[in-house]
Amino acid sequence: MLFHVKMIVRLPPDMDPARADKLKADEKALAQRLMEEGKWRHLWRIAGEYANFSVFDVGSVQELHDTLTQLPLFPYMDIEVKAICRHPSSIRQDDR
Ligand SMILES: O=C(O)CC1=CCC(=O)O1
Repeated sequence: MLFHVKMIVRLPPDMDPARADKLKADEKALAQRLMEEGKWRHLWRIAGEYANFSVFDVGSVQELHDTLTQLPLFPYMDIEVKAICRHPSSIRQDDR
């Protein structure tokens, strides 16, 4: 199942910089592991914002929920989810 996910990161301005750096490093490590596993298919920075558009490919809504809530930055993100599916006009063979 494919999901389009928008994540807006809202770290508190007074957060200890070392704590923020650790959260970002842990987020990156988990994101890259999920990408290697094929579960986090796309990760795009939204230009001019501390936010991203992502596409997740997971087995269920529950798996998506569990994945998102385990992200280190989850407590500091606003997240919007939309279910998506293949467009009949797409020429991308890996769209499913
Ligand atoms: O910077 C972001 O948009 C949040 C994030 C998601 C994966 C990652 O490494 O950072």
